[in-house]
Amino acid sequence: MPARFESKLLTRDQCLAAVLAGNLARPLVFTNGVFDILHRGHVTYLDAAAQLGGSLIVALNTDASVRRLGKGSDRPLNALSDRAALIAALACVDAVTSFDEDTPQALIEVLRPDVIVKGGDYDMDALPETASVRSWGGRAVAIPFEFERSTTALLRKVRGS
Ligand SMILES: Nc1ncnc2c1ncn2[C@@H]1O[C@H](COP(=O)(O)OP(=O)(O)OP(=O)(O)O)[C@@H](O)[C@H]1O
Ligand SMILES: O=P(O)(O)O[C@@H]1O[C@H]([C@H](O)CO)[C@@H](O)[C@H](O)[C@@H]1O
Repeated sequence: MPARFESKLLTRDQCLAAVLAGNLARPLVFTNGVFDILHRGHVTYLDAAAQLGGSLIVALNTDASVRRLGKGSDRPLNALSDRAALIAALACVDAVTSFDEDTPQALIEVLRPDVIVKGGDYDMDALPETASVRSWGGRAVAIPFEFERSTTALLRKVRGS
């Protein structure tokens, strides 16, 4: 029997269909990122994001897209399918999809969420996707860090560097 969270893993087209069919409760919250090694900062932030609306979509960078972000030649450590499974297993997440571009802007313009969210390390006013969401009356929210954690710091610890 497949894990129950597998049903949250959606292609871009399936995600759009779910939105258009009203299968994801409004207000629709959207966030994106790499989520290479999941940590407490991530899960706390995702739960807070979910509380901003009726359902939460998380869009993950494909592996090729991560490689272009310059986080390191060995990143991502976890392939998209593994990163997606971990995110989908979280109770606060309703749908997981992916994008292959450098930014989520095109996907956001297709899905037209009510709220876009990033962690407090981002200045939302500086992001191109913020202008998009505001153009249809949505809002962009940065959630302040409650726990100072990062995948990069974890990797440094593991590698003793
Ligand atoms: N400690 C944290 N608390 C809250 N949100 C966080 C934290 N770390 C990252 N985020 C948010 O989680 C999302 C995914 O971030 P990301 O995958 O870059 O995590 P990271 O741990 O900073 O990774 P890396 O060290 O590889 O850059 C982003 O929206 C980011 O703002
Ligand atoms: O996990 P990260 O590094 O926070 O994810 C990136 O976020 C960028 C952000 O949305 C600013 O536009 C995005 O452009 C990038 O593709 C990663 O998802």
